[in-house]
Amino acid sequence: MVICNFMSKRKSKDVCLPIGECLSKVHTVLRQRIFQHQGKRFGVESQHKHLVELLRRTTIHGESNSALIIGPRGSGKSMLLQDALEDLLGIKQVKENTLQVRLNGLLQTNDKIALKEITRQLNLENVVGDRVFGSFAENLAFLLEALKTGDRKSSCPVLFMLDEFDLFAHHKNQTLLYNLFDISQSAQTPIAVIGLTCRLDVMELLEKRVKSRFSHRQIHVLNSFTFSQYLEIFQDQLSLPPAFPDHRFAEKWNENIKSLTESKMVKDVLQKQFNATKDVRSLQTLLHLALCRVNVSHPHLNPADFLEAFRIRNLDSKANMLHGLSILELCLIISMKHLLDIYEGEPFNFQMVHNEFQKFIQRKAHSLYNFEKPVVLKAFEHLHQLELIKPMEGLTLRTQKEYRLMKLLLDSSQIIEALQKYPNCPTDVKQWAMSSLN
Ligand SMILES: Nc1ncnc2c1ncn2[C@@H]1O[C@H](COP(=O)(O)OP(=O)(O)OP(=O)(O)O)[C@@H](O)[C@H]1O
Repeated sequence: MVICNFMSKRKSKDVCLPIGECLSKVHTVLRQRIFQHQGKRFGVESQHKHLVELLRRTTIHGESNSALIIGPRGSGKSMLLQDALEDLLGIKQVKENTLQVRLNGLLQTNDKIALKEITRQLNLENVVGDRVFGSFAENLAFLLEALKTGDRKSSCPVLFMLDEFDLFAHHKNQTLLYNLFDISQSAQTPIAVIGLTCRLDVMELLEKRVKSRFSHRQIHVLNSFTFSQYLEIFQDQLSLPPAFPDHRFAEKWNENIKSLTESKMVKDVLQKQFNATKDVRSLQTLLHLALCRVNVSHPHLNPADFLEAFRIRNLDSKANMLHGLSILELCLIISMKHLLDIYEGEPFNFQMVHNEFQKFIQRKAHSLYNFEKPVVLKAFEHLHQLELIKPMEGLTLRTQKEYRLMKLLLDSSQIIEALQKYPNCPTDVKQWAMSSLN
């Protein structure tokens, strides 16, 4: 028996899959991790403990509770809740007894829809039937009553999870929130109301009577990683698990990931990303872009993949748009750039841009760019449509088009960079753009 076990272990370790199959498994495993919260959690242990304890009190001891998980986008609020639930659902009593209701402020846009959804998720559509209720509270109380299996102690605990919690505060009279918090305060069915939000000022949104029924428990998640933790997350997200079928491939892959973590080029890219934003979701997007470059002819990630991923992620869409402009439009942009240099960033109008452009044409003494004024105005309006320029706020629309003050939404480095890449850009236009003027 022991020998048999040993043999089967060896066998599973020695599986050698064709490279194509291995890579398709790599993509599956890593994408699942990236998109379905299947990685390790970092830096939120105390919050995790707090939440598990809170939910345990409801699910095991029948105590009602309410709490808010607050943190910026992508900071792991959903992950925290999901992990805490998974921990608790490992307990048999909780798994068999607890009911979950998940609502999202983006989907349940008013309390009527929310109540319908609660009824659906609690499988109480048949119980409610065609019954007509006098008020929202009566309806919700009826739903919770229906869950009681006898005396109060044996009621099923219900976990209400409200994603985008702040949006529920915009519902008329905050009836849903009021009733949920009200039940969580009284000795009725044990419920836990957990709200997830990225608004730090969420408490300000609650009406007085709702606020007074909330427990004021707040769990904050902030992306307060150090760079070395960030590198750890990088390595963790990309490493293959021990259960990967082709053990030898997984070992090689993981060794490569480890060496990437130490590579200067990768570290530089990650440092730039870290400086811009520490949130794990942005890191995951970067990793996913790099991962997309892995294929049979390029089976292992290399530092250049991350460089390219970073470049794609940070593509300047405005500068990109410049490549598609006509020469006339490009000339207008250059005129604006010069005007900005002359008047130190002051706004300009079409007439000024046109004059600047005329000066260039006269200097060059050729008619190649000699367009009629209405044509130039059309080009100017097109730049406005593309949002490369923007009218100054607070000005009335009554001002004549040619004299309306505008702002340029590009800086000179973007213009110069775009000019370098502009296909077949005439040399005199380029020189004109570079000249620091007049
Ligand atoms: N501390 C962390 N450790 C490991 N992974 C994390 C951490 N924080 C976030 N993540 C990962 O980042 C991704 C986004 O997290 P999550 O969806 O939980 O964020 P969220 O705060 O709920 O975002 P939103 O406000 O948009 O709903 C998930 O894949 C999650 O696994």
